[in-house]
Amino acid sequence: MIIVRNLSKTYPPDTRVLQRISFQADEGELIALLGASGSGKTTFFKCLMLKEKWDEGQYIYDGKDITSINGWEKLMLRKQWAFLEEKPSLNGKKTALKNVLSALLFKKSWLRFLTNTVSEDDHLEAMDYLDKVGLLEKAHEPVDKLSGGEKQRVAICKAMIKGAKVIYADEPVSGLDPEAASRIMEDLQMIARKNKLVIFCSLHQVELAEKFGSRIWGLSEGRLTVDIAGRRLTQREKQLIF
Ligand SMILES: Nc1ncnc2c1ncn2[C@@H]1O[C@H](COP(=O)(O)OP(=O)(O)OP(=O)(O)O)[C@@H](O)[C@H]1O
Repeated sequence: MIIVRNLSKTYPPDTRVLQRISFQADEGELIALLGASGSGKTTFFKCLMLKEKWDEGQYIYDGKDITSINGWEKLMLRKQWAFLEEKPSLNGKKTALKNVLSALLFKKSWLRFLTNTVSEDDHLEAMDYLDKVGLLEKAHEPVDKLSGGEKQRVAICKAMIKGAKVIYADEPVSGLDPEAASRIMEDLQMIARKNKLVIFCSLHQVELAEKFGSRIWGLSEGRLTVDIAGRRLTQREKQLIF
């Protein structure tokens, strides 16, 4: 689904951040990206989301070469991609349900989004999505009152509603306790498999990558030094990353 060849990126004047990265990512995969702070994980995601320009490389998405597409084509493609941040941007005053509903209306029609016209079907659909991520009982809680993990699940719900085919999750579990972090990772793994999405997830915790990643990538000083199927990393592989 995604093929990248020799992607390199330099921040002016001469900070070489990504160096000749090549990979193929297929649907259903949860790719756990490990790397020390400053290794280039966020920049890598930004390049793949076409939010940062890169110096060289070829980018093929869904069989189409998108290396040099125009602004309009980029805009259309970005609709198929979602970005999960460490701290999801949600409306804290509104309930989980209302946050999810606004994403649903936005997807269906601009007019309904602006006029906030919610039908009974929309309501049921939004509740279904909340159920999928185990948040049915918190549907009527204001988001500000939800835990970090629950907020992250609302954000995942919105990405699913958007119909995202690719999700970039930049350290989605940092700051969460181990149980909440595992739950989010489990959700991401299940969503990738069930909905045939590609999910890229940057992490600092090796154990989470080993347990939940269908693949593990290691980024070190801008180079992809490890690319293996999800399993326990050897000592040598860890040294290649950290
Ligand atoms: N806009 C920018 N201009 C110049 N240099 C940048 C810019 N953004 C990032 N960098 C540099 O690029 C390198 C990689 O940064 P990046 O944020 O991609 O790393 P990271 O692996 O995501 O780090 P962390 O785990 O700490 O979030 C760092 O040396 C950083 O200082």
